[in-house]
Amino acid sequence: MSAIDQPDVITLPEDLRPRLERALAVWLPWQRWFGAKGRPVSAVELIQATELADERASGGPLGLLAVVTVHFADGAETERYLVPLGLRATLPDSLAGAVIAGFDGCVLYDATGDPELNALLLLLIGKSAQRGNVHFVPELSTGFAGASRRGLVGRPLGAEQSNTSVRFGDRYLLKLFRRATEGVNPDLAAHRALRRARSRHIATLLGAIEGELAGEPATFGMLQSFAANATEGWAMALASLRDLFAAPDAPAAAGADFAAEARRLGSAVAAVHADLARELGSSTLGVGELARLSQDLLRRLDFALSVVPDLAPYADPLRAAFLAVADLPAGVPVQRVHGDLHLGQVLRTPATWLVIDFEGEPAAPIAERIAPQSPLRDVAGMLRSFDYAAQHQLRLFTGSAAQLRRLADEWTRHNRDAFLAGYAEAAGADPAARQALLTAFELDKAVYEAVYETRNRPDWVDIPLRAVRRLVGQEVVR
Ligand SMILES: Nc1ncnc2c1ncn2[C@@H]1O[C@H](COP(=O)(O)OP(=O)(O)O)[C@@H](O)[C@H]1O
Ligand SMILES: O=P(O)(O)O[C@H]1O[C@H](CO)[C@@H](O[C@H]2O[C@H](CO)[C@@H](O)[C@H](O)[C@H]2O)[C@H](O)[C@H]1O
Repeated sequence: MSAIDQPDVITLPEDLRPRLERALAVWLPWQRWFGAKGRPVSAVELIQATELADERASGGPLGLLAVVTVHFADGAETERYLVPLGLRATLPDSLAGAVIAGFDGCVLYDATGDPELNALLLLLIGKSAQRGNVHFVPELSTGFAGASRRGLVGRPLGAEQSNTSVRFGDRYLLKLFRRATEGVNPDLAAHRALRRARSRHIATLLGAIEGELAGEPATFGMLQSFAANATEGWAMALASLRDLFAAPDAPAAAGADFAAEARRLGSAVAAVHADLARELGSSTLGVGELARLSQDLLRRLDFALSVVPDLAPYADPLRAAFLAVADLPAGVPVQRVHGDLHLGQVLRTPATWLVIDFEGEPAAPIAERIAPQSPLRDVAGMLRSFDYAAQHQLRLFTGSAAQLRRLADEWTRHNRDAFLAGYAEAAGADPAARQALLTAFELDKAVYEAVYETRNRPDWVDIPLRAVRRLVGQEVVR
């Protein structure tokens, strides 16, 4: 039985459903959060559509929290997405960009752009409401349930994202998880654990939208406090590099020294790791598990080689680095980690660094993302990100002189060292002491990035490829 026939779940007129599914099949592949870019969609099937009405409200748009299964022309595995939909008789001009299709007398549109439906989601969380099998759950003792939401307008963040985050003024951020997967979303699970640990390095968790998929719990949304006056680490790093390139002879005077921030960031990441380990446990890898980790890295490499032919010249040294992991001494500590840490996943508030988005690598299955891993994976992710920032900024300076290229590398080294020093200081152990593992994780990340860029931003693929060349010792010839 499809969920659309379940009690409490809206039953669409039979003739509307196939038209709605056809319209979504055309619209979905163009959305930034659609993960299967470039794979022709053969059909979209609506498997859940929960009506979002507030019993006291009348009139206004019809809101549906829909889950769809996407089928592909190549017969490959299907994917499921959460798609909040709105239906109105007429659409205000402000929603013109959200239109999905017109049906007799009504317009179907992407509800995440509709402040009225966004306000409804917030209201339902505040009321601990249940609609169909969807539960709107406020976090206890945060005061959110009783807080006034008057005058707050919810609009999606414009950023390029894997999910859709709706900002309500300077107060709240509601993240709607686009990939509908069975299991509690790792982002929500990590935020719950870090809230229990009273971490000062996360935005306060205020609530969640939890549903059900194939009889399993599923997370549709997560509500957090909005970090006002915060700047993304990525933007700060680029500003530092811009200043460095503008005054190459006096970088410190130009405000280009990011090292103090990088050091504080290292300490913040170490504190988050310590809290995650305390709340969710930790263990160590034995000989057999190290062999499995090595096999896993090799498997990911084989997959990447099939997607990125430009990795082929480095296949042998990459394999050697990943094989060497099997020979490391047993006792490598593992625990729940962030899983996709980079400068775009950290926010500098006036008071501290916050770590966001604990979802892990969007392409990996949930079980893999929450499996205990070495915290060095996160360290490696951030090290890669310093290199990314420098190389990206360098490319914005057309025809960059050798001096700038040297400065970019120095900036990277300097900030990587500062991050590692801050981490070591707070963790009481130096990540660089496990250099072979750290390098293997950096290589694995660069290989993942090569796939990610090939699929999403082909112009950027040179950045991870250059890193692979460097890390395997085949220096870049300039
Ligand atoms: N609590 C927050 N306060 C302010 N801005 C935030 C907060 N959480 C996320 N952001 C902003 O939203 C963007 C997307 O958030 P993120 O969790 O990374 O979503 P996605 O999973 O879609 O990548 C971030 O890059 C950041 O700029
Ligand atoms: O933030 P997401 O969970 O969507 O992460 C994915 O996209 C990232 C790109 O935004 C990608 O990160 C890569 O690019 C960053 C700069 O844009 C850079 O700082 C990172 O070091 C680099 O890995 C991430 O890998 C991907 O999972």
